[in-house]
Amino acid sequence: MTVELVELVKVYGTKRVLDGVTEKIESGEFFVILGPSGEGKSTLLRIMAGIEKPDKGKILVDGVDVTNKPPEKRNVAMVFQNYALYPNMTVRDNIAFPLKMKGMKKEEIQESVEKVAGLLGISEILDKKVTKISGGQQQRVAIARAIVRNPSYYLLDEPLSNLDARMRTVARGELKRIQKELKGTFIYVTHDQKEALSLADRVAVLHAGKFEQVSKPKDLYDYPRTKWVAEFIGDFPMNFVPGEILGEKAEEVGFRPEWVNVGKGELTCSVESVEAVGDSRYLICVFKGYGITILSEEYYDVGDEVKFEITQYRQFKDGQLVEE
Ligand SMILES: Nc1ncnc2c1ncn2[C@@H]1O[C@H](COP(=O)(O)OP(=O)(O)OP(=O)(O)O)[C@@H](O)[C@H]1O
Repeated sequence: MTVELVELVKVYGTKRVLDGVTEKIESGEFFVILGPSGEGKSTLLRIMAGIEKPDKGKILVDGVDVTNKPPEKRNVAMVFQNYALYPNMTVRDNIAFPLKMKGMKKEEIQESVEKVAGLLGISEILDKKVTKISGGQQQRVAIARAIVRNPSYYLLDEPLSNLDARMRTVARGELKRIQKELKGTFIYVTHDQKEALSLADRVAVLHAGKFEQVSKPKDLYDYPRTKWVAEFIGDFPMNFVPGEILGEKAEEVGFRPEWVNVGKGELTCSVESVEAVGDSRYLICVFKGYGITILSEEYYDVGDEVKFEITQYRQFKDGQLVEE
């Protein structure tokens, strides 16, 4: 189902947390909302769930206005950071719970539970107590419980943040597979850009109460629409220097650390510090008085002068990408 956000505004005290969020999320899309802590991601998700009301604006699900509907009338699945499973129940009873609440028949419940457990690879542990299974398994049970009702759309708020780094990578892959199998509309909140860029069909960057950019992951990285996004996305921020020092007309020129050839070209910078990653290293340098970071496969040390050339760049004016 499509989920359409129309000019959503939410104010807490004097803080305008959401200031006109508008976007149409397509049916079957994996849509990730990315932003630093405190930008209002969870607030937006709570509004989509119906737990919170917006001060202004609307939410349409398949064209129907659900803004004033409570969560139980929205047929929405929610998975949050802390799974809040019922500790005294088995995995089976946890997953069955929402169906029992709906008054579904026992046999039907059984069938749905088995099916969803198969999808999530937890059939073997259905009769275990949830306190006796691992964190990763608990997270799958929480997802199973959320999806068993066959909801119209799915809201996930950092559901993998309690897992360790390796488990998180595995769980991401599984989540993506499940989403594809269900053909579900997944709306997923995270502050982790790696997670966003690897899961999303489209990423929406929430900043200052608005979606500052909504794009495919690759476009977000290659064509950040504002300087803020360019600096927020990436292991290191995009480098910015005035166009004139490169002989360009542009007000500002932006280039990523890997958009350079190191060891050739006319430009030089001096190395201030070095950060090694795998078999490459980030050289944090000063270039004509500006701090830049460039990625090098060769070894350089602090104080070295490094030759480089820029292989691609973007032009910016007043903090905005200049479309070429
Ligand atoms: N019920 C509330 N009453 C008052 N202020 C609130 C309430 N809920 C959230 N806020 C404030 O709104 C802002 C956005 O909070 P929110 O939890 O939505 O951000 P977030 O982007 O999800 O952050 P995080 O990634 O840390 O969870 C914060 O400044 C927060 O303190």
